[in-house]
Amino acid sequence: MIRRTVRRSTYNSCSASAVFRRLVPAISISFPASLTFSTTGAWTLKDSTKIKSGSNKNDAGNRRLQKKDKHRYALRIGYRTPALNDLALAKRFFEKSQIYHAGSASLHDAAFDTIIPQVAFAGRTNAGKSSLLKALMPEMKIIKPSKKPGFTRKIYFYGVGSKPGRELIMSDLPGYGYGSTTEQGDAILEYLRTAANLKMVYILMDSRVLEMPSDRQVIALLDTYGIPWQIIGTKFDRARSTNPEHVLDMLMRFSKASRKGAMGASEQYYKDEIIVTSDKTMVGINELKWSIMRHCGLVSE
Ligand SMILES: Nc1nc2c(ncn2[C@@H]2O[C@H](COP(=O)(O)OP(=O)(O)OP(=O)(O)O)[C@@H](O)[C@H]2O)c(=O)[nH]1
Ligand SMILES: [Mg+2]
Repeated sequence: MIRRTVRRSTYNSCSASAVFRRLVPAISISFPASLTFSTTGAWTLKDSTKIKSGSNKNDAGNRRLQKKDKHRYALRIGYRTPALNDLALAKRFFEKSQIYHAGSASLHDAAFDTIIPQVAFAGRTNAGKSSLLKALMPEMKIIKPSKKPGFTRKIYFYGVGSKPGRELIMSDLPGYGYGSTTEQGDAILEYLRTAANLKMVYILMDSRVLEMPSDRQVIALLDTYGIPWQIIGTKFDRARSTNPEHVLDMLMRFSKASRKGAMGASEQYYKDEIIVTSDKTMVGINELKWSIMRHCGLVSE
């Protein structure tokens, strides 16, 4: 069970909103008032879906994994590279765990505490956030990708795992930039600043377009608030280069340049990870599963 208590944000929404709007004029975030929680303080769980176990086909699964993941779709600095067994473990965790829609955050109730570690999926509208979450949890029918920019208008929370200490939460945020609203931007920022146990914000970037000024501005804002972030390339099946190394290199260069200002003297402890993904070919999905589990402390670094 996910325990959850709602707390009102204590930050000064006027000044933070103003900063957010100044840095990212087109970003907006809105959360229609539909966050559902029970009065007992527990999440109201919806669409609870027990994922079918993969039975005893692990060997065949591992062989398929080996074949599919013969290319590396991730580039890491300071993190260990997962072995094929690690990727298989991450794949199994997502397949065998209970997966559920844990709630949707309204504009005014986006801030929350949970004892469960969580990661957030952020990025420009149309970057592929909802699609990537769907690729991680194909059984989650509530996840609706759309070619219309700005389609996701609330924060959606999804839980994975059923045992205490072996569970995590992922949030699908409305996009920033074209098609978003100021209200959405404010609410996303409030959520990111106040969410308890937020371990990582994945900034999704379309592999065809790579970075845009709004990505830089959002990253600068996250740095200002000390919120950890890392970049994920999406839609790799449509990338100009068919070589994942090229896309990884370009994204890593952007990531390094973005971190430069914030790192300062702590450069010696610099850690980074870039993963390229596609919901069509499913490349990078197991790498991402591993990354999520690692950030949530479910597997060792
Ligand atoms: N070819 C390809 N298309 C993708 C991929 N991921 C997403 N798309 C397409 O990109 C479009 C946008 O996807 P979404 O997942 O809805 O994007 P989003 O970031 O959630 O967008 P907002 O909710 O508007 O912020 C859809 O038409 C998807 O089918 C991918 O890996 N490959
Ligand atoms: Mg979406």
